[in-house]
This record gives sequence, structure tokens and C-alpha cells, in this order.
Amino acid sequence: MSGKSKAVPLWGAGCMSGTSLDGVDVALLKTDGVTIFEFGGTVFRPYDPAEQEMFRAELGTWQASEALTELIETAHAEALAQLEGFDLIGFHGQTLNHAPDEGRTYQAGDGAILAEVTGAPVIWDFRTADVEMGGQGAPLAPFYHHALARYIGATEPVAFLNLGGVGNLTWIDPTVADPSAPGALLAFDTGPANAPVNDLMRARRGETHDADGALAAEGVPDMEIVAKGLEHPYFYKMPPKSLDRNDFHGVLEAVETLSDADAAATLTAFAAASVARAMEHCPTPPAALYVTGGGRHNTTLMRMIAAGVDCPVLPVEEVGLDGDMLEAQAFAYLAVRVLRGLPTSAPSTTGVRAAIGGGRVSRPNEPV
Ligand SMILES: Nc1ncnc2c1ncn2[C@@H]1O[C@H](COP(=O)(O)OP(=O)(O)OP(=O)(O)O)[C@@H](O)[C@H]1O
Ligand SMILES: CC(=O)N[C@H]1[C@@H]2OC[C@@H](O2)[C@@H](O)[C@@H]1O[C@H](C)C(=O)O
Repeated sequence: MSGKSKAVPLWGAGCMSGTSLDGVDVALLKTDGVTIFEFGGTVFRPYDPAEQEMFRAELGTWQASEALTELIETAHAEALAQLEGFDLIGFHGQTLNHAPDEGRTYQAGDGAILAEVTGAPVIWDFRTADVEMGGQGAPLAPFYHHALARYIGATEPVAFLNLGGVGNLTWIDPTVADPSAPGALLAFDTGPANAPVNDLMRARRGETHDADGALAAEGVPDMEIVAKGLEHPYFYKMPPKSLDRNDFHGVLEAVETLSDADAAATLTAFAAASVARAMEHCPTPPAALYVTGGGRHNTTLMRMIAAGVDCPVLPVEEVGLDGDMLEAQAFAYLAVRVLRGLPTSAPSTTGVRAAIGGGRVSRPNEPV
């Protein structure tokens, strides 16, 4: 396949409710599923503390309660109602459980109901087909990262790092036009990013996160705990590989006896060290590491990451992108690819047996 396609571009509304449980991001993107033509409006619909509690109570389950399913659908419908002019919706849902090695992953929320409520076709359940074909079902943003690398005019390998609840890294060779082709991409989850620090802040201070990394900046990381954390078998696995949000929950116990500031510094240093470890898997050194996701606002984390890698570490805003909305855009892009019958993952991004297009399509007025 060449880098250009003749299909008519569509406006997709991509929706992401991520592992940090902070809310729903929605972003419009005009694409033919290959090329990015235009970025459109965005909306963030936060989850309030009571809603976040509802999610936390069901993390790790394989069937969301009716109340939670309704919350997910309502929050998405509220966010989508603030935007207009889209042809279709890419609906990720909320990951409540992820066990790809057991062949299952679960994103709560029903796309068929969202199609009824919004009157637009909804592409959803992006991860199941990949997992059923032996893949990790994650990360899925890499095909979009490949399109972005071409969009920003990269001519040599670059990498994207998403710092959400969990971190994920994509190495891209933009000279390979087809993202499914061998050598175009290598992608995997790096380790815990914001989730452990968020959990610490919530437990110790009743706050959602360490704003700007201020508390971590006051502390001293315990590098013995960091080194011990890096002995986790996950870091010895070859990519592709992926994580559940709570896979590293145990690290919180390791910092139990430290002061709040030292504990925050240690968990932040652990997130940074897992990025440094991840960079060792890149097939060639990338020209730059472009950072997206909420963690790029954490200056202490960004400083620690920059100290541990050999290339410039830059927020994606440096190349004109929106790091708060990039994952939502990814699901708009992937939705159009699904409609066009194009693959959304490949052996080099999820470990799936062959390139595959995941996703179900629900149209309004179809029986639910
Ligand atoms: N100003 C800030 N200072 C420090 N951390 C921040 C700041 N803003 C956001 N964050 C962190 O970023 C998180 C949100 O990131 P993001 O929205 O990228 O995650 P997500 O999409 O839910 O997760 P994932 O990518 O794992 O699905 C917050 O929970 C917080 O930990
Ligand atoms: C199972 C699941 O929801 N995984 C998320 C999570 O959050 C970050 C990381 O872990 C990544 O693997 C993925 O999200 C992004 C959007 C992805 O699929 O690319």
C-alpha cells in the first residue's frame, strides 16, 4: 500500500476514557485512514470524585455494573453533544481489565447504545479481535503515531511516548510507508507512568495527582527501591508487551515507610527509569522522543526522563500537536481505518499473528 489513499476523508470523533480515570477526551480528526488532513474541535468531560470512585470499585472486573455502563455512555454522549460535524465516532470505552496472556481484555461501555443516542455510526471494541489473534490488544495508538510522524515531516526514526496511567512507547521509521510492514514500527507499554503517583497522592493527601511534579521535586528518590522495581519480570520481556493499570500496584507498598515527598520522588523516578529501560528496545536511536499524555505536564517526571535517555525529550506541542487529545485523535483515526477495512495493529505493535483490523461497527437504528 502506498502512503496515500484515494478514499474520501471523513471527520471522526475519537473518544478516550483512559486508565488515569480523569475523564473522557473527545477530539475531531479529518482523515481517510491513512493521511491526517485536519484537526478539529476537542472536549474534555471530567469524571467527578464520586464517578471516579465508581470506576475504581470495578477495576479488575470483567462485567461492568449497569450503573457504570450508563455513566460511561452518558459521559460520552454529553461530551459528543458539544461537538458537531462528525461522520462517525471512535469509542474506546473504559478498560476495566486487561489480561492479554489469558486471551482477554475488557473495555466497558456499549457502542450500540452510543450509536442510538448520538445518531452516528460508532466503531468500538477495538482490542478484542487482536487479543483473540494472539496479540496484546495494546497499545493501539502506534498506527496513528506512524501517521503523525509523516504529518510532522519526520524523515528519520522518531519515538512517541504516552505518559498516561500506564506509559507506552512507539518507535517509528517514517520512511516505511505502510505501518503494517516489518520495520515500520515497534511499540509496547513501558511500565507504570502516572498511576502509582496518582494512587499515592490520593491515599496520602486526598489529591488526584502530583500537580506539576511539585511534591516529587521536594523529595529524594530511593534508588534501591527503583532498582528493585526494575527487577520485575515485565522489564525482561521482549516487546511487544502490554500492562494492566494495576500490574504495578505493589510498588506502593515499597514506598510505604517513606515521607510523602520521598515516596512521590521514588515513584516518579521509577516511571522515568522504566522509560529509560524501554528506550533500549528501540531498533535504532530515535532523533527525538515526543511526549504526549498528562504526564508531560509533570516537570519532575520530564526532567528525570530527559536525564535517562540519549535524545531530546520534547512535549508534542514542540511539533505542533496537542498532547492532551492525541489518544482521542488516535481512536478517530483507527475508527476510519476500521470502516475502510485497513489494519489497526500488526505483529510489531501488539504481537498479533498478522496485521488485523479490530473494532465493531454499530449503526443507529440497528437492533441493539
Ligand atoms: N499538571 C500536571 N502535573 C502532573 N501530572 C499531571 C498534570 N496534568 C495531568 N497529569 C497527569 O496525567 C494524568 C492524565 O493523563 P492522561 O489523560 O494522558 O491519562 P489517560 O489517557 O487517562 O491514561 P492512559 O493513556 O494510560 O489510558 C493525570 O491523572 C495526572 O497523573
Ligand atoms: C488495555 C488498555 O486500555 N491499555 C491502554 C493503557 O493506557 C496506556 C497504555 O495502557 C496503552 O497500552 C493503552 O492505551 C493506549 C491509548 C493505546 O492503546 O495505545
